[in-house]
Amino acid sequence: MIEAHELTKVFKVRKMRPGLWGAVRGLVSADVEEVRALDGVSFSVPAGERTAYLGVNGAGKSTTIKALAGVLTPTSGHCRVAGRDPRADRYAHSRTIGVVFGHRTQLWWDLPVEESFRILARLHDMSKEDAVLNRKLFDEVLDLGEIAHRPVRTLSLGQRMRAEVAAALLHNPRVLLLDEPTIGLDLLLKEAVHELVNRVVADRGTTVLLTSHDVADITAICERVVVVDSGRDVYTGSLDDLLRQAPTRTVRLDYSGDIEPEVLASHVRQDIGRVEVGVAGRRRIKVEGPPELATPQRVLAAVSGLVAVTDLVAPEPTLGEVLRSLYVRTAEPARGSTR
Ligand SMILES: Nc1ncnc2c1ncn2[C@@H]1O[C@H](COP(=O)(O)OP(=O)(O)OP(=O)(O)O)[C@@H](O)[C@H]1O
Repeated sequence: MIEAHELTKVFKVRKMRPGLWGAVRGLVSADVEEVRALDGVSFSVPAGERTAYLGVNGAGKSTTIKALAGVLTPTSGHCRVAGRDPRADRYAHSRTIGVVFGHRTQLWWDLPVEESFRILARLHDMSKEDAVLNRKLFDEVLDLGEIAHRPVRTLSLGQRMRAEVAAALLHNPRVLLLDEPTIGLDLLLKEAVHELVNRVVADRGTTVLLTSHDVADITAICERVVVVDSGRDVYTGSLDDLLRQAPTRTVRLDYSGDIEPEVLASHVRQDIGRVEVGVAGRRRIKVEGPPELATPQRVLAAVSGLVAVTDLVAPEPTLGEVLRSLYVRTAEPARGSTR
């Protein structure tokens, strides 16, 4: 449903020098630098799937979403949404997609929210019944009633984002492009957006591509993940597989007995090898290392006969931890090696 093939985007930015003289020189000299926002990114999202498009700040996420939305022309490569080049037939494309750009509004700044919805429904040739049905659903989940009559410019960020999400979903788009859709929302409203998107997606089989720095958005909505770094795709797979890729695991062990935790830690370190073992309490040690070594079984075997184990915990790595390590790895000099 969504395809990006070797997309590149190079922005040309005029270099500005400081001060008035610098500004004048900037006007006449052609001192231009190139910013490679996308550097051959490729990925696809099958119909009905919900994919998170992730990466550090400046990785190229918004640029990709803009290319898919048809508001930006790639320098090379191509993308297709529902089999269509986003730039080829803008009108048909706009009816296929719903877009939320968290950092900018898609609504009419001076018009009441209600009026924006009415215009959008007309632009998309919606039947009156469908428009009313959707408005009822959005009112119910996002509580739009209190803001419906207010001009967009008077809304708080959170209120505006509620209206933006509703506007993007109003015409039952087949593809939903969400760029930071919960920015500025409190916890309850974030959950409301998750609920709305999930309800709509389940009912209509909508394909979703989401960028967010909020782990809760990703885990609540998405099943697959594409990670980009410096404009290139460095990981594509299911969310579950990504979680299994955690480079380290932790096992925490509580025990009773006379042995001091420093002594036990040193013994476990020697026994297992290639793991970090630290003291985490009066009678508690923490073992951290590669998933095949830092296992409850290995730790139990290492302390067997020395102490009585009173508790043992091996927490699953969180998505935040896995992403952090992936971002750190891709930021290292051998960039793109996980591609
Ligand atoms: N219009 C533009 N002109 C020049 N450079 C741009 C433009 N838009 C984006 N860039 C640059 O392209 C790169 C990718 O930007 P993009 O906004 O796609 O990143 P992002 O992954 O969405 O980041 P963030 O998480 O901070 O929103 C950045 O280096 C950015 O400065």
